[in-house]
Amino acid sequence: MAEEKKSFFKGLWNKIAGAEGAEESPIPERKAEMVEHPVQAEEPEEPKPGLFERLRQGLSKTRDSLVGRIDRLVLGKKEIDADTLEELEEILITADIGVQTTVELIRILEERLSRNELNDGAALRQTLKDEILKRLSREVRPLAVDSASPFVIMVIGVNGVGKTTTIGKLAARFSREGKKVVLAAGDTFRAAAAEQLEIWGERTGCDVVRHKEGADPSAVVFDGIKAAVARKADILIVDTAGRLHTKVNLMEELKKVRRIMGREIPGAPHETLLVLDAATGQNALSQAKLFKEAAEVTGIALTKLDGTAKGGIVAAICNEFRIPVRYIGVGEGVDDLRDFDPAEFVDALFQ
Ligand SMILES: Nc1nc2c(ncn2[C@@H]2O[C@H](COP(=O)(O)OP(=O)(O)OP(=O)(O)O)[C@@H](O)[C@H]2O)c(=O)[nH]1
Repeated sequence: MAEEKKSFFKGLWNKIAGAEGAEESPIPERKAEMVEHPVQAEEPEEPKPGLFERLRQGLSKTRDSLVGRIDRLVLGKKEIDADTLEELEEILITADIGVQTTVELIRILEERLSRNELNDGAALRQTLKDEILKRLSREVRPLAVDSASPFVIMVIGVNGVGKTTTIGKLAARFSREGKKVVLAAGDTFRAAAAEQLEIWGERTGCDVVRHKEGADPSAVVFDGIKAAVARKADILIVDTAGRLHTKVNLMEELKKVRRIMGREIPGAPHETLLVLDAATGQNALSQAKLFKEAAEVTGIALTKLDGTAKGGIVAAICNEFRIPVRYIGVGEGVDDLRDFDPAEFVDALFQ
């Protein structure tokens, strides 16, 4: 079993880290580029649906796959029996609530049933809602970005999960709050990554520190820190690679980047934010396990909750990892990165 687990993680690791055996590229000459972007005036906004309604719309697929099916199973039922719970178990598993969390929930419902406390479908629905909320609320802590200056956020995660977009959305939000933000393009492996960050810098009026493609990420981070300190920035957000072609282990690189940050600013990074794509379901859990072991993850941003039926994964992440979900992504728009509010989330699912 232990061997099986090891080889599973090794396989997953290889997938995440990219092909093994490629040559490590020499560290190119250090050449920092600091691109300054003036803060731009905000364009007048069109009337939009309320925030709660947008969250509801974003979660519509998960609501259908989870609560819609639960409702079809239990509502109107005058009596709950073991068969109902068995069917419910299947719904929870297929909605990506996770095996461990599903087992816990079903056990609680069985106990209530044996004590005659689950008289009908409505009672079961309410119990389930309360118990899911309890699990989502285990580790709720918004980011306290005012606790350091500059507050350093290191953003990690595999390619394509929405790291750069999340950084852009965070930069937009912090800038709107009147904070000075510097972005550091630490993903020097993927050519387009720095360009993408650059576009977000332009959009949000944040300065971007970048080097040439293939540069040493630690050098970018070093220059990012220097720039953030020199410009008295409130927040430095550092993008990192999600994949490498070198023999250098990705996790080792993340550790190295961390060390540089801690050496230059004691206590940094103040947040190591792991970005996970909700649409990958159980795979997001495997990534969380891996990164948690290697990178001292202190918070999670769960993206792409819109457009997926696998949103139940939030419950698995909150319940099985003691890492706070700080943000959820429910769309591509700049306002679609939300603070994770368990009560609002559960209401948006169950209403
Ligand atoms: N629908 C939706 N799309 C999102 C969300 N977050 C990110 N995306 C999209 O996901 C795609 C990938 O996002 P990126 O930010 O480029 O992902 P990344 O992790 O930085 O990827 P690399 O730069 O390749 O490492 C983009 O098309 C984003 O617009 C979200 O919450 N909802």
